[in-house]
Amino acid sequence: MTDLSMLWEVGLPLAGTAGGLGYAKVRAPRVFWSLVGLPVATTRFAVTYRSTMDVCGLTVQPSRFRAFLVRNVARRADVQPVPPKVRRIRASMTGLRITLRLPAGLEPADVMAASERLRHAWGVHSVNVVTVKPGFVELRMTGYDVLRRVRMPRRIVSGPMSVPVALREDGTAFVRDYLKVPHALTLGANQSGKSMYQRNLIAGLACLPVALVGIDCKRGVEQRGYAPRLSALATTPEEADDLLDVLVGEMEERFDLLSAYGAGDIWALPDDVRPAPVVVLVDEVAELFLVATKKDEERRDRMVTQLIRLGQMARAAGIFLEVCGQRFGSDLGRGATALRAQLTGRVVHRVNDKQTAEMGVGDIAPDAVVTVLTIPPDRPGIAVAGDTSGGWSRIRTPQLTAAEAAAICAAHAHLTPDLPALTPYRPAAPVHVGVPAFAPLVKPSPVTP
Ligand SMILES: Nc1ncnc2c1ncn2[C@@H]1O[C@H](COP(=O)(O)OP(=O)(O)OP(=O)(O)O)[C@@H](O)[C@H]1O
Repeated sequence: MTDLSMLWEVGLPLAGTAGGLGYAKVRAPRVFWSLVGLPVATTRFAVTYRSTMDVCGLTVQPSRFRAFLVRNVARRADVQPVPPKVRRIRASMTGLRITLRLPAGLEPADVMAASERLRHAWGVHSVNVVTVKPGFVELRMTGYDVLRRVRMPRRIVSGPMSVPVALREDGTAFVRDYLKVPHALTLGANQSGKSMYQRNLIAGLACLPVALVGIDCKRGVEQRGYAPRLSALATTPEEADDLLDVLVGEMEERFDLLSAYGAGDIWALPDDVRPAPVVVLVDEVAELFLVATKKDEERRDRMVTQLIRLGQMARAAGIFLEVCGQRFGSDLGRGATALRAQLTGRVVHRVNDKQTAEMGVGDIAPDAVVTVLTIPPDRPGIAVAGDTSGGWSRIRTPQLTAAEAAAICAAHAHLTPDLPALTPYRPAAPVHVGVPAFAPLVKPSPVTP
């Protein structure tokens, strides 16, 4: 009887705690990680560090001086191989970050190659290896799948032209920094999460003092909601053609200004004369390439030439391209690959075929092609982001509805810079704002060129 009541008194709370932890592991992985995962992983790391590095081939023979000290000062006969020195351990709500000083003979690529083995050895969800400075690498471990339910980190490095758009799988923010990577291409099949990515980007850009120019030849269905914050919007190939001419004209005027001040780019100009940076958002780029008649073909060639010119030169003038589409290859037409080469930032969501994955990341990070092809269809929003540095990572955007993005744009309408060249292309506000969803939609008034 006593045994039974003991079992009841001890067993019940234990079962409750185990059940609670099991629930937390699935429903609140951050809490589970902080309470259980972190102490376990830290202890495992501390206890097994040397042996793990040894079996993973991440140790080197000690220097002769060190071997001499071990034998003659420490009086030990066996001279052990040396692992990288642990310089810093930082815990976070998503994982652990460990800075290692590499001994002579090891390079970051050795640690990167062993990341999968380290992940299994320490029982964490992922291990990403990042070079922080010559001779130092950071092991970024995550305790759970942070891309399952995206929560952006609280502290994010900011800059005059940087927008945190998504979460990387190592728990850090993926920041779109236009000063580092001026032009970018976003690719993805239907329902892969391109619009969600664009929404997060526009919502971030809306809060910066930049001019936003939309080119959405699907009659503006994606971008008209952002009208209050757009300096210009083109919703047909004809309007896009005019608008691109205006943007190239604006770029040339800015070059005259730079030349007058002897400045290399607009950031080197005095504050009072610096023109506002412009981000050109092209939605569904294939629409610009479609041709039905000879006249369309001429217009297409002109538009592509203007886009290539912007891609080649507009960075210094503070004009940046953000192009989005389902595919972007030579099959679109003349100039497509030349334009793609200018768009060095790449974000590739799930695609339908290997060829599209290669179009997206094959030229900048060939080893990322396989990762693009393994993005599961039931995980929209997951993408591979890379740039010409060869570095890439899996990312996922936080969820943001079109209404929320539109509300952010409306709230920041006062930040829309006054660019006289673009004034004739300012879009009319969408008619459905503030109107119940069941109200019949009135055709919006056309953009006055
Ligand atoms: N990061 C994300 N997290 C969760 N759900 C997402 C994410 N991104 C997209 N989705 C969901 O996936 C679906 C498709 O997303 P989205 O409209 O952005 O795709 P798309 O590539 O623009 O599609 P289409 O080309 O057909 O317009 C939507 O229901 C959206 O809510």
